[in-house]
Amino acid sequence: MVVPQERKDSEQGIEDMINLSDLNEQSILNNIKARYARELIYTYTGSILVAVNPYRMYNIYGLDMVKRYEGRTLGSLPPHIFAIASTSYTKMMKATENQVIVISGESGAGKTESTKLVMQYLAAVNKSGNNLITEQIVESNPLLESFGNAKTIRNDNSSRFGKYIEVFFKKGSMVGARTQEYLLEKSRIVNQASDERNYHVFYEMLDAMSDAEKAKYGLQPASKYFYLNQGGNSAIAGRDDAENFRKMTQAMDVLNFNKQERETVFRILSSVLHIGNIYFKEISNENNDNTVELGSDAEIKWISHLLQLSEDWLKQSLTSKVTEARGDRVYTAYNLDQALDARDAIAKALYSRLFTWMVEKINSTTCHAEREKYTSLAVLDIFGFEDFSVNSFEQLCINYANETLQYFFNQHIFRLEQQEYTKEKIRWNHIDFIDNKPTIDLISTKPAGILHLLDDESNFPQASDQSFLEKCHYHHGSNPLYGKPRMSGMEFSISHYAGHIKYDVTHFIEKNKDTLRSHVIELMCESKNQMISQMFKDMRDRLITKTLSKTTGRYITLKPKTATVAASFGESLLSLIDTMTRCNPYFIRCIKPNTTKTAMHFDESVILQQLRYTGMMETIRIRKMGYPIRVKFPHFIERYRCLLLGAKIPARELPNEVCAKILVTQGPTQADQYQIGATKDE
Ligand SMILES: Nc1ncnc2c1ncn2[C@@H]1O[C@H](COP(=O)(O)OP(=O)(O)OP(=O)(O)O)[C@@H](O)[C@H]1O
Repeated sequence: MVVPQERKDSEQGIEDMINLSDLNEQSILNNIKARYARELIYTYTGSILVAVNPYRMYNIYGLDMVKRYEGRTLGSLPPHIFAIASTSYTKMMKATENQVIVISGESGAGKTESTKLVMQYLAAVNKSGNNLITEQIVESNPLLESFGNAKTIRNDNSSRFGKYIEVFFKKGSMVGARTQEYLLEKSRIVNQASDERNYHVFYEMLDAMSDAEKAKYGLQPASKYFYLNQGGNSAIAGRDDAENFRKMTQAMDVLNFNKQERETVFRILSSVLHIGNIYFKEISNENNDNTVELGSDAEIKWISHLLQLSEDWLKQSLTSKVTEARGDRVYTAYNLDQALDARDAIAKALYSRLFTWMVEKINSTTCHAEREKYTSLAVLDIFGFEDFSVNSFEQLCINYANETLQYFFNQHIFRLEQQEYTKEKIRWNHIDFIDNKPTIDLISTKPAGILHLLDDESNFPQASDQSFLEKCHYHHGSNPLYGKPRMSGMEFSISHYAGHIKYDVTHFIEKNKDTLRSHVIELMCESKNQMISQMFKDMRDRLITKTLSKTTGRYITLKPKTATVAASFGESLLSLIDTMTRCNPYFIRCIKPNTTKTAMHFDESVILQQLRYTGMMETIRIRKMGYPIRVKFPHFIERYRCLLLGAKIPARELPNEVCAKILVTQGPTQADQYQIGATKDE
């Protein structure tokens, strides 16, 4: 039975499952709030799990709970993250269909913890028990956390990258896993805001290493490093850096890092710190231009020793730009700002290459090509929608990803609706949902999309943020989803599904390029350390196109098109969506209850905004466009038989016929307001 425009009376109820017929913002909020007050942090809305961060550990994730939820379908037990994990695991086993659990929410909402809980569940129910591969998959987490997480004002253990972890199963046993990383925050390596930290691994290393080890790498306490001391006091209450270092190195052992690889990892980390302490003195040359010279040689010596690089070449890369003109090398001295940028660029490149290498290394241990043919259960842990006081290039990429995931989510919900209508034999041709495809196209890397314009512009030598902005205004000025600033500010705005966001385009071009000058790449490729030189050779190979010259028969190098952040992010996003489209999805929406990390404190306004950002209100909208209220025949008869005004119901009459009789009493004008389905008779 499907009837629109009706309301149930239980709006103040605190059922496990928010009945979709009651859907409006306030009723969802009331229900979540009432449940949270009873320490029930999980709630379903339809098949979506809403998880409100308790900021306090409850004893609800033990082996007893794993057993309780194992093999049980969604809704048969109280809402729990294990119920989602169990349902998708069971479905994968039964239908041999790949699954994906999409976990989203803003920083501090609980995505990382939820991901760990799903992995913990899978490791526990996995048929092969505690084998090596399970251990390796589980151990990859502390390693990635040390290198990819940091303290921010929002979260003491904030993941500064997105990840997609696919776990492969053969007849219910874990046989492998592969992690894909997205958009590691590189600016953090060289700059941290007040009360924030650089990546955990630096502090862990300095806290745990013995004096002798530190001496080997030329290391001092964290407070001595510019890349570590900008945020102030580096300790985090309740976090034991030295202990985490031990966990991390233990993970390295389990994941087969050999001695030399470990050594190189610490050499790179130490070098990054030395790079940050390089300083310059401003000098005037004969033309009265301000140039620089290195303030001290000590850091240079350490870096070239640790990275096994030419000292002279390193000095040159830090103080001057090298260009090739008709076969000659031309050196142009940097001014102070340029030199500092060059220094920071080297540090960012070293760390981010190391991070990528680390993920590849983990994958090479946990994933072998032949395993990928088995069914998989994946978890996507991705940054939620962001709207800060100043939104920059990073927010545009993140919000673009969220917009794309929202589209995926809508499609799925829409498909589920469609299945339900088909099952119930309901005509549904009037259901048409407004999708967010136009917003995706506006931002996208497709021709004339904002990221495409940015890419094009980034390849112009004279490109500026201003010229990029003008192109955006020119192409999209009349698009209702796009906004120009009233004054001639350096910004544009976009109407997202979650709200209207302004983006400040300052530094867009530079952030998008994010490449090293080619002679710095060459410098790193020349390192005597094989692992380091290989990291940068891979980078160089991706940047440079070589072609065979017809006249000389020799390979010539074409001027590379800048490999931009937008282009590679756009590509990986498309491939992610492509993979996910072939999976059956489940959604977990993590909600942060307040902005002060206070345990069990429910701030309504903070939560309401997240309900919008997580796209849940969209689900409601889609539902409301069709027949949102579904009542089972017996319930309907019981409640509305009074409309038959005492008329007898013959015993042989089927429940759907009785319902039809009741509905007819409302007259022909109501006839297009309801339909009678096929199966809602139990
Ligand atoms: N289910 C939970 N039970 C208890 N505490 C939790 C739970 N989920 C999250 N927390 C607490 O909240 C903190 C932040 O959670 P988490 O790191 O998972 O957020 P996040 O959404 O991954 O944030 P970011 O995007 O910054 O990485 C955790 O360190 C933990 O203290």
